[in-house]
Amino acid sequence: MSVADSLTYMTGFGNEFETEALEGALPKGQFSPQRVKYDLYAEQFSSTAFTAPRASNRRTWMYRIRPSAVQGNYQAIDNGLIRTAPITEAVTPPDMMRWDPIAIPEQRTDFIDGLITMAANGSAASHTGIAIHHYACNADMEDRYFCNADGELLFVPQQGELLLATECGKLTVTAGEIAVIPRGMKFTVNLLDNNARGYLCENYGDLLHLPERGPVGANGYSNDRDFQYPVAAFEDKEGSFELVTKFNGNLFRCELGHSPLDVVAWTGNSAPYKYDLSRFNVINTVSYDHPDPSIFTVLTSQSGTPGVANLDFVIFPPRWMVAENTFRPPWYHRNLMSEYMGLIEGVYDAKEHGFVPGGASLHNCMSPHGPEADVFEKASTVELQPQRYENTLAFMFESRYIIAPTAYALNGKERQQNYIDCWQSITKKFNAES
Ligand SMILES: O=C(O)Cc1cc(O)ccc1O
Ligand SMILES: [Fe+2]
Repeated sequence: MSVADSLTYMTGFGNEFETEALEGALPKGQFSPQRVKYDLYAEQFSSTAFTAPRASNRRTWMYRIRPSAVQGNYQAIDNGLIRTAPITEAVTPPDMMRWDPIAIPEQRTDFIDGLITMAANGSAASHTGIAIHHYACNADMEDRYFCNADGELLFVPQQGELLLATECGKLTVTAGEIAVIPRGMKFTVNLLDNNARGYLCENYGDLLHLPERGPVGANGYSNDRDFQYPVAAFEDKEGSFELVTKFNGNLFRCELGHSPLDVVAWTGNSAPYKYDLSRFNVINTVSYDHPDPSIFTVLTSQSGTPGVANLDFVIFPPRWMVAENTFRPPWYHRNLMSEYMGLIEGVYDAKEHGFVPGGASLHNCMSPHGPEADVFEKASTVELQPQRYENTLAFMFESRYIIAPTAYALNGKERQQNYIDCWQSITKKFNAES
């Protein structure tokens, strides 16, 4: 039986869960009794302000072998290629940009060492915006744990299955699935395949939640019941461990004499979760025209302005395309919102060449983009039949704030300096007589 098959989950987005790895470890009828069964320590983990409205409030009570405060002092360590907003090391050009995938490293590289920040916006210190990292690694995190105080982490694997062991329990995530780990939650990443590559979006802003459905009604898009949460699982391990914490843009390490994944029971609604993107209930036109890609939003982090996201996580999944008398690929466009895209599998309908699995593109605020020349030719002349888009999965991190690439993204070897050429052979077809 695979590790993925051996794990059990609780379901329902943002539910108030209760889970205990030892019978009776969860206090009944109160959160903080004078003494907790098994002599556990009670600790509240707050992912929103204490006073956040009930509907958006998220917190979890953990019952653990030691409180989290039992740790060493921090020392700063090298940030490697991890960067945090605001990005000030390079000027952000308005150019359309595209990147090849980052190669799987040859030397031993764990998940933390394999992180490369491509872009960021807003400000981690003021809890706005996002960072977009790519990861490529070939080793488990051995005797070290990670904790990110700067934001929640959205994992979008492209290759290789990950085992995320967290304070709340274990979950696996592989290509075609996503996982989210709350801000400040400690975890390790182990590889269930020889290596792994993917995308990691760090959300400094409001927590990700499910978008409204409007007139679509009570079902559809991403359904609450398909989000999976781990059950409590704890390590009672003493030894010499390291906790790496990202705080306000810098990495720090401290010593731990025990595993911090020592939560025997927990109750609450702030916990890691996973979602299989093939569960997304695609809703699209059955008449004409190409709707806005907001129909494909899986998760959204709101900004203070209604309908204008700090981050929308949008997918372009396998689906039927039936639009009549319609230019079916994405239209040519310019957008207030900035668009960072990645590809998990197959070919994306606007770009048949150069946008490859593990790669990425960035079309910032108002930067023009759309189908490459060949795609336009085909899509504007083909005889339209109902057609199934198969074996394809692209996604977009869309944000109201300009997405600033890092110096690595701008100057690194993965940057495709000739990306603009994909539109250069578009010809004038205008004929005033036709
Ligand atoms: O630019 C892109 O490829 C993403 C995108 C897809 C789409 O179907 C409509 C608009 C849009 O920005
Ligand atoms: Fe776009």
